[in-house]
Amino acid sequence: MSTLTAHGLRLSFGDLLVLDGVDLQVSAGETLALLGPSGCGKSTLLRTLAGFETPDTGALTLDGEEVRGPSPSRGMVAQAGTLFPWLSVRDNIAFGPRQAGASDVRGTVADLLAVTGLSDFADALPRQLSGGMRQRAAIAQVLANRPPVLLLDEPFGALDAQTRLRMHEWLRSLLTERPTTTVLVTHDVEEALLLGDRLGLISARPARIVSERVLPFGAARGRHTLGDPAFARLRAEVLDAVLTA
Ligand SMILES: Nc1ncnc2c1ncn2[C@@H]1O[C@H](COP(=O)(O)OP(=O)(O)OP(=O)(O)O)[C@@H](O)[C@H]1O
Repeated sequence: MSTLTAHGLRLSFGDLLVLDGVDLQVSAGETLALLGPSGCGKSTLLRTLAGFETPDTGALTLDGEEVRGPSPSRGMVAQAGTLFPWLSVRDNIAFGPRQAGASDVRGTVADLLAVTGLSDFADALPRQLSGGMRQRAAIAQVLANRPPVLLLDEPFGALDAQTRLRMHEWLRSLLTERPTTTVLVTHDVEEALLLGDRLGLISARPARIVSERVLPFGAARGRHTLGDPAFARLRAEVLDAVLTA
């Protein structure tokens, strides 16, 4: 587990300013949910945290050490998942550790198949899985590298509402079992409130973090939290803030 800090990240694509001085800090084991309107620069911010984009100015540190460029220390799950279509679930999960030179990956793979509920589908190809299973496999593939930081870019955006809620509960219990410093970007208010320990609101492009708050719903949050009047109040308040951002 590590602390990830970004200071003054600014990034343009040509004349288009996308990140306008983003500051954030995610403590060890904490999940920071970043919520922002479509097109505000969420994916660009996450890709910058992953090292796939180089900011024009600003710095990124992991436990106080400056980091540049992509590295297994910051595992990213993209919107559409990142599974190799020609590899089985087992080989997709084993891919990273094998690349890193691990000789025996069976224990790691068996463990991740179990925690993601995919043991019976170890030999299936990604196209033989449901959407939710594919995203669980994509998360397992990244976790196999034991990244101190997990970066999630709307990982459940393509799923139907019920599956998404199941996946939220699954991810919460996974992160409780294996605390990992996590940044999740989403435009889904419910997802941000259920998954985040802390919530950051991103402005319309160019992206800045305009407010932050600690979320009060406790470690055991899940579908029962949706009926909590405090949840409904905060959802309405946050939705209003996003719509007027
Ligand atoms: N590689 C690129 N080259 C040029 N422009 C880009 C590039 N990547 C993103 N952009 C632009 O940057 C802006 C922010 O895009 P980004 O994908 O980060 O937004 P987003 O908040 O993740 O959007 P959504 O919620 O719709 O996925 C958009 O205007 C997009 O066109």
